[in-house]
Amino acid sequence: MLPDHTLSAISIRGAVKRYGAITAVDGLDLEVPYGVCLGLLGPNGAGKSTTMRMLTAQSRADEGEITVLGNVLPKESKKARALMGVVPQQDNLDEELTARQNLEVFAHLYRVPKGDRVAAVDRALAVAQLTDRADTKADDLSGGMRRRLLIARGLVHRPRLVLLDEPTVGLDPQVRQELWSLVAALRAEGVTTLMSTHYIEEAERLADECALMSRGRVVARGTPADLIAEHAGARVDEHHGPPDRLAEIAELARQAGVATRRTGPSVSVLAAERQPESLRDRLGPPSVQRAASLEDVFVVLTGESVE
Ligand SMILES: Nc1ncnc2c1ncn2[C@@H]1O[C@H](COP(=O)(O)OP(=O)(O)OP(=O)(O)O)[C@@H](O)[C@H]1O
Repeated sequence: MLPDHTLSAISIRGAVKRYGAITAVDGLDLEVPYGVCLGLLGPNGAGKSTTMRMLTAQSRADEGEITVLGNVLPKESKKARALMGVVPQQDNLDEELTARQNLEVFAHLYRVPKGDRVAAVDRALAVAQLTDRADTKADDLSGGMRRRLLIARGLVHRPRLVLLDEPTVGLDPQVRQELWSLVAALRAEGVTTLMSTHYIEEAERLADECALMSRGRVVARGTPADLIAEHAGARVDEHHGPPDRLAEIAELARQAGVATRRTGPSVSVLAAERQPESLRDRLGPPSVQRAASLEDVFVVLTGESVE
């Protein structure tokens, strides 16, 4: 059956991308409905950037079907690219140009009508809170300002769909907060957003829904609350103890079919409210009880630790 273009801004069916012996994307299915901010969450190497590159047609899928804003890739990639805003992971601003000039170049590339360009650039500067730095060369802007300018550049033509590839990777907490407000504003405007990230908190705060990616495919999808309820339950019991005891706890839980994860010097029993009475008795009282989190889901489903 063909994807329903009227419902999804992005539709990926059975996408595969190989690099020699490495299969970076391995049968990926992903639908992004209009108006949704979807967080594509996954550990390093899960295939998030490759997915982004396929969507921008910088990379061509070996198999599968990809449709962006009703345009079938790769055939209609030019049309698709003109309609979406792309914010790359790598800062590729033109350092010799001012903030305003960087935006003007893209307003031109994105074919914003000549008479509308000044207003479009002013608006993008305002969104990125860079109006008073409009005439500063990109080279002289701080790291946070450059990031905001990169985002503004992807928004200059008011796209209906924005792709953000790891928007805050490597940034300090304050700058990250500033960018989060920018993404939250996009979401409030109803712009469809696909944001890849390996920061759990970023996905949890900004995304309406998260797709958890591991080894080239989506292993779970839902709102953060639903993902937590389904895969980590309501409560987590943390048991502290010497290494031997921790190994024993993990093994007892495994035998009882209960998921656990290592949390530093402790073992966490997920969905602790659902553990059988017999296991509870054998484990004894936990050192700490806490609410389950998206981080628990991430670790359990991807087998990776988090930063
Ligand atoms: N151009 C390439 N040539 C060879 N292998 C590649 C290429 N691009 C990606 N890969 C491999 O494909 C896999 C997925 O990489 P990808 O960059 O898509 O993951 P990611 O989820 O974006 O991770 P990160 O957060 O580290 O960017 C990795 O094993 C990576 O080494």
